[in-house]
Amino acid sequence: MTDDVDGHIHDKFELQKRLGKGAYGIVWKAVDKRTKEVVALKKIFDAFRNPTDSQRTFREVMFLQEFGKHPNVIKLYNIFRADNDRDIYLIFEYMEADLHNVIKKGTILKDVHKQYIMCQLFRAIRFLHSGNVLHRDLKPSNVLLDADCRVKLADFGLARSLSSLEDYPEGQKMPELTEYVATRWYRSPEILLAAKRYTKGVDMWSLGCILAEMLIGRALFPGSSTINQIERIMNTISKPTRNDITSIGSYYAASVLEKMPQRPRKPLDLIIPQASGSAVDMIQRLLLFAPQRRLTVDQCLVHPYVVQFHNPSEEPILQYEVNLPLPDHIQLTIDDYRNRLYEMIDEKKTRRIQHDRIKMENDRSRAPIAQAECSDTDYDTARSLARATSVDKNSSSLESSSGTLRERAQSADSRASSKDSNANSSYTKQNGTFSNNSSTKQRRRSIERSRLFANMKSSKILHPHKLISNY
Ligand SMILES: Nc1ncnc2c1ncn2[C@@H]1O[C@H](COP(=O)(O)OP(=O)(O)OP(=O)(O)O)[C@@H](O)[C@H]1O
Repeated sequence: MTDDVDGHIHDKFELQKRLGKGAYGIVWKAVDKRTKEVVALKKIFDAFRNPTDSQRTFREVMFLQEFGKHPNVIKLYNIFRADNDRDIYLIFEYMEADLHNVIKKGTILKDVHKQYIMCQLFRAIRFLHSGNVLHRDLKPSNVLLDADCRVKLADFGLARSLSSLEDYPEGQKMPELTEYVATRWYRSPEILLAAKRYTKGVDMWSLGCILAEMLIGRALFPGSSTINQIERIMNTISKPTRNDITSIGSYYAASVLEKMPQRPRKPLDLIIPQASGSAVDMIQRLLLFAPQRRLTVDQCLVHPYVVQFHNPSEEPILQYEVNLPLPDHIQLTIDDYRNRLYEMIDEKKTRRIQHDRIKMENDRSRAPIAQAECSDTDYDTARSLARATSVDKNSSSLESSSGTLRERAQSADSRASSKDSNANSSYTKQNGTFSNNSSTKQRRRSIERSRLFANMKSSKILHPHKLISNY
């Protein structure tokens, strides 16, 4: 991996500092020289090294485009080709920190932050799962945070549409399972035990591990090998029944688990003695051996641990299944993926040129102030689109979810006193906006809510920027 960045990227962006390095690329904080906006620039190295990496790059971009509409998913602003046709550059909205680093600092997150982070993660995963897509690589370093404790989920390189997994011919092992490279510590038992199929439960497991990590300040199951990972899990979670074990559809599960050395159990409430009952309860219900018995994301959102932040109008879903524009259950050639991505970049450029032309024509008849507000990069377009997604006066919008924690607290307080605030928003493909379908689902109110917001008035959360300035 080299830190070098192509000249045409240097022409557009001023690189300020390296933010992180993952298995596939390096991420920098950068400034768009034209708009002066701070962005995150990710260079994916050898994005098209082989068909598997090419498919991963393709999926990452496609899923980001689809899910970036959600306020808790990172927005991909732009894509650039590299001169060598092997790397690729992605331009994202910038976030101040990732959860892994925040947890490592130890004292930044208070209980209310942890609850708010989990609630936002559930919202993001609800959105993905409603489109029948699994993230498959949920871990603290893929959870980005800003100073207001807002969460944006990142890294969609391993995301998969469930229907494409279901399409795989019966009796044949899905290639993805052998290529599954998600970080071991957050992998569910069915993945570790090589189940033939898996479900949304894999993400729910990882969410349980993330919550536990926030509470104890270190990874819950830091396994050193697959077997060690399974051992650590089995020593802590509730003992699965025989049915639970057979339900995951793994040839090896029963024999691996039987041969496992018997060690003294260390249950969750001993590992996290300082956590509240509702936090431990949520982890216990997420870290169940049988995926079908784990909490679903909808159940999580009304769980006592996060219910004070639950607000159906800020929890949109997709009304359609997300499928990629290329068949996902067959691996195509490197060129298929690269060409499709390049076509997309070219389409974006064409759209930008058309946008410029329309703008120039409109400018002739516009007042100077309107001209000043009109911008022409995809980045600006993406931002103004997000603004334009505001919907009718009763429903949620992308913008409405971006208030500070203080605003959220205030609006939640006022909503709590309003009887008809139980709308359920969804995203429709036709008009590309979030809308209220006025589901009559009763909004849960908790006695904790008023106490929580009363406490918040005297806590650091009223100065949310402090969250990261300590960091
Ligand atoms: N938009 C962003 N704003 C700020 N920091 C970011 C952003 N995106 C990524 N990062 C930082 O860069 C790190 C690596 O990013 P990312 O997970 O996308 O890379 P990757 O190579 O796909 O990683 P992995 O090895 O986890 O698959 C993140 O953990 C985070 O610290």
